This record gives sequence, C-alpha cells and structure tokens, in this order.
Amino acid sequence: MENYILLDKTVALQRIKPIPENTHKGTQGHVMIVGGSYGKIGSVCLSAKACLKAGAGLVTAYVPKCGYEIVQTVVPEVMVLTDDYTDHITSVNHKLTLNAIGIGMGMGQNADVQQAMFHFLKMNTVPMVIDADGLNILSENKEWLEMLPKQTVLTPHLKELERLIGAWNSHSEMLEKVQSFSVAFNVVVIAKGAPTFIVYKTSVFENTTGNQALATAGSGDVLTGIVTGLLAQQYNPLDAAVLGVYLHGMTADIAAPEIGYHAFIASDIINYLGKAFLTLE
Ligand SMILES: NC(=O)C1=CN([C@@H]2O[C@H](COP(=O)(O)OP(=O)(O)OC[C@H]3O[C@@H](n4cnc5c(N)ncnc54)[C@H](OP(=O)(O)O)[C@@H]3O)[C@@H](O)[C@H]2O)[C@@H](O)CC1
Ligand SMILES: Nc1ncnc2c1ncn2[C@@H]1O[C@H](COP(=O)(O)OP(=O)(O)O)[C@@H](O)[C@H]1O
Ligand SMILES: [Mg+2]
Repeated sequence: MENYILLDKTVALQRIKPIPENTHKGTQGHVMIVGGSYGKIGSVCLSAKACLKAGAGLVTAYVPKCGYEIVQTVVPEVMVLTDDYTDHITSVNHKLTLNAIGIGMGMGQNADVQQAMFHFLKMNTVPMVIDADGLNILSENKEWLEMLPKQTVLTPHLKELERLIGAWNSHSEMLEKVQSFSVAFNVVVIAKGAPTFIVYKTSVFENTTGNQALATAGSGDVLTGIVTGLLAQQYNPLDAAVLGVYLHGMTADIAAPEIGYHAFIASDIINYLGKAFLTLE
C-alpha cells in the first residue's frame, strides 16, 4: 500500500518538539473538553486531566451542571463551564479563545445533545478532536460531516467506525474505506483497536505501541485528551494524532512489567504519560 508507515520510535522522534524554556501557560495552548452526562462525567475528568498531562497550558471542561463539583474536585487544575441544563449538554456557549477542542466523550446522543452539536459545528472554526457520542451523532447525521474544520481528528473504536463508514469484509477493505472517508471529508481518522491505525488520505500509520492493558474503560477518553492537548500546542492534526497514539500505547508498555495487565486502568495511562514522553527525550 502507498504511504504505509510503521509508527515506531523513529517516526515519533521525527515529530516530537521540545517545550521552549521561555513558554508560559498562555502559549502552551488553551483546550476546551466538551462532554459528559449524568453518570458519565468521569470520561471528561479523564480526558481533561490527560490533556493537561500532555502539556496543554490551560484546560476548561464544558459539562452539564451535574458535572460541576465532580470535575472541580477530581481535577482541580481544570476550569469548568457548565451548561444551563443539569443532566446533559444542550448548547456549547463560551467566550473563550481556544487553540483546540475535544468533544463527545460521555455526552449521550439524545435530541438536545444532537441540537447542541449541530449549532456548535455550524459556528466552530477551532481545531477539533471528536470522540464517542460526538462520532455517533455524526453517524446519525452524515451531512454534518461537511461542517467539520479541515483536518479534524476523529477517534472511533471499531464499532464507532462501522457506524460512520459502514461494515467491511476484510482488513484491507476497512483501510480503503477509511482512506476514502478521509479524502471525502478531509479528516484525520484514528481507527482504534489492536493495533490502532492513523489514516490521513493515502497515508496509513500502523502503531507499534500498546497492549491488552489498554482494554479498560476510559482509555479512549484519555487518548482524546492527549491528542487534543498536542493539537493545542501547535502540532498539526496528523502529527498530534500520530504522537498521541504512540505515547498512549507506550504508557501501557512501560507499565506492563511494573503492574501487569489486569490492574492497569485509564488513570494509569495518565500516571505513566510522563515516562512515555521521556522515551522520546
Ligand atoms: N467513566 C466514564 O464516564 C466512561 C464513559 N464512557 C462513555 O460511554 C459512552 C459509551 O461508550 P462505549 O464505547 O462503551 O459505547 P459504544 O460505542 O456503544 O461501544 C460499545 C460496543 O461497541 C463495541 N466495541 C467497543 N470497542 C470495540 C472495539 N475496539 N472493537 C470492536 N467493537 C468494539 C462492543 O460491541 P461488542 O464487541 O460487545 O459487540 C461494545 O458493546 C461514550 O460516551 C463513552 O465516552 C466510556 O468511555 C467508558 C468510561
Ligand atoms: N487489546 C488492546 N491492545 C492495544 N490497545 C487496545 C486494546 N484494547 C483497547 N485498546 C486501546 O484502548 C482504547 C479504547 O478506546 P475506547 O474503546 O474508545 O475506550 P473508552 O470509550 O472506554 O474510553 C483505544 O485506544 C484502543 O486502541
Ligand atoms: Mg470511547
């Protein structure tokens, strides 16, 4: 296949940039993480914390009212804006100057949330990562894909991918369908699985890091936070996706000999992220 690249340490090293000595939180990028609903605020906490740990300078979570105290308590470094509604998001109102937005985790898909997503997509020009219910809503409203800013990053697991592009009969057909989809809508697709593939138009990166320890609730939410955090630090969307996936997998590779596969949870991805970055120093 044309432009098929094994995503290993050499490829990651070509893309990582040092953090300038004289930077400050204002130049490290401001991210907004939009998502959550009653019972699923944890997904936003994981994503927002991962985003900070990936180096973003400022992170604001946009959650329904029920998420206010939860996010403030679980991740005090994160600022919080709340929707007018208690249990789910009904609009995405903010006056922030943002460098990247991650949207969709734990958000649900009811009619209010879909409306909020539609109005948000109509207005938004900030670089974006879309995950989980954000993707499921796009699958239900495929014409909205036209509204995405160019090179928006989509992070479907295989079931979410099937909802977006339809079923496939073979691995090669899956990759071809993702490539066509990427060309049609000018999006970067992170097709999450074991292994994960990053696809942008004709380019396909097959990730070499990660293991079964990542098969745990919230590990995708953490990936969205990492990629959004990199996007906010001036990485182009493809590089943010490539580096984010590599580092996310690396956390599990570093952790495996220390704590094994069973006990590793999504918060451990966040805990090991520093060590993963150090492998690229
Ligand atoms: N703490 C929190 O707040 C958390 C909140 N979360 C939030 O919950 C919401 C629902 O997210 P979700 O991914 O569980 O729902 P959904 O898309 O229906 O997928 C489920 C079905 O899809 C399949 N499937 C999944 N992965 C697959 C794979 N790799 N490869 C193949 N198939 C795969 C699998 O189907 P099966 O294989 O069982 O047939 C499974 O039954 C979402 O908003 C998310 O952000 C979570 O992040 C958890 C932590
Ligand atoms: N067996 C595995 N080997 C490698 N990576 C895995 C494995 N199982 C899951 N992952 C990774 O974990 C993440 C799961 O994402 P997702 O299904 O969205 O989780 P959640 O929605 O619970 O946050 C993906 O990045 C996927 O590649
Ligand atoms: Mg997910």
